[in-house]
Formats: sequence, structure tokens, C-alpha cells
Amino acid sequence: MIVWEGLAYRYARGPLLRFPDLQLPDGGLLLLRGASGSGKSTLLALLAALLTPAEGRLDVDGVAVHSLGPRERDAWRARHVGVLPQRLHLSDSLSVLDNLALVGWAAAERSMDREALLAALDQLGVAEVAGRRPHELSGGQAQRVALARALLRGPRLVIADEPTASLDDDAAQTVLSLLQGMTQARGATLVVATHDRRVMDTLAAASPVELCL
Ligand SMILES: Nc1ncnc2c1ncn2[C@@H]1O[C@H](COP(=O)(O)OP(=O)(O)OP(=O)(O)O)[C@@H](O)[C@H]1O
Repeated sequence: MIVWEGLAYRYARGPLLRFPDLQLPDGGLLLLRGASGSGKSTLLALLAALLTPAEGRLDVDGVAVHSLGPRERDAWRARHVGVLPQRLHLSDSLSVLDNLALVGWAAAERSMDREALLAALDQLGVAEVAGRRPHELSGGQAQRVALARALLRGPRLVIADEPTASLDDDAAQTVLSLLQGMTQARGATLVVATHDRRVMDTLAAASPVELCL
């Protein structure tokens, strides 16, 4: 269960951004909508403990995330949250496979079994690009690699920021069904921020909770 209450954040010299309270059950789907600048990415960053709220509380599966210290937050995120960011942050100096292996380093596990990494890519239909550099991928392939990375450690919470931006209709459809199908199969909670009509239409069938900022 994810619960937040009185959540607010302030950028330096910015106004206080306040977010409506919400409770989201395990395995739930939240569609986060709102105009550009309304605070969608900020709320996602708060949910991933990338930002610390100025006010309010955020509980994820009984963990008071708002009160974790910086190190605990990093460890908590690495174990429990899969992030599909707006900018994919794949390193062009590393192969696709080594980009995935970095997740193990981030979680202080040092090395990850390369067979497991290949299997993760294979599940998303992109095993053949394992040896390529990210700049050699199509937008849809890069998004699927980023999704494989986000799901690698079996997160309980998956956060996707505009996952279909810059994808054509076919690639958007593929990424959305993989994103939803794979999080659902794992019983993970999925939070998607978007202003893409295609995302709302596709995910409507899953009866999401909708929050408009
Ligand atoms: N680093 C920052 N410093 C100061 N203000 C910021 C910073 N990042 C975002 N903001 C401001 O905070 C508000 C919320 O921004 P945020 O990026 O969360 O909105 P958004 O709904 O995700 O927008 P978009 O749909 O365009 O990505 C905006 O007014 C934005 O200008």
C-alpha cells in the first residue's frame, strides 16, 4: 500500500507545490495527469525518494519514506523502486548489457549474473541489442532497454515519466503493453505520469486510479 498525506515540495525560490492525498493498493495503477509544469515529475521524484518533501508523509509498504536519511533512501530506492525516467540516462560509453550491469553496482551487489541480464533483455524482446551502444538503438528499443533496467531487481513500485514521449504509435503501444503486463505479472504498483492521450486510452482498460494535478 502506498499512502501520502499533506505532501508538498518547494524548489529553491519556487512556490510550495502541494499534492492531493492518495492511497494506492498493492498492484494498483495510478495515472498521473496535469498540464506541463503542474508538478508530475516532482511528485514522481518524491515517490522515488529522489527528493525530500518539505511537508507531509509518504508511506510505501509500511516504510516512512519521507523520514529516511540520504543513504537509507538510496538503498531503499535501489531495492524497491524501478524508475523509467523521461530522459533514459543510458550511458553511451557502455554496451546495453553493461548499462544493465550498473544496476547491480548501484545496489552495492557489485556483479550481476550476465545470463540474468540477457534474460531480462530477452523478456522485452531486445536481447539482440545487448552488445550495442545505446545511441545505436531506436527510440522504442532504448525505451525497452530502460524498462528492462527498471524491472531488473523486482521492484514493488514502478514509476514511469512520460514513457511514450517521442515514440511512434506502434512503439508506444509495445512499450505500454510491456510496461503494464510486466508490472502486473509481478504484482508491482505502477505509477505513470503522462499527457499523452494514447497512454490514457490504452491504460483505461485497466481501470487506473487517476490523479490530475
Ligand atoms: N530544479 C528546479 N528548480 C526550480 N523550479 C523547478 C525545478 N524543476 C521544476 N521546477 C518547477 O516546478 C514546477 C513543477 O515542475 P515539474 O517538472 O514537476 O512539472 P511537470 O508537470 O512534470 O511538467 P512537464 O509535463 O512539462 O514535464 C514547475 O513550475 C517547474 O518550473
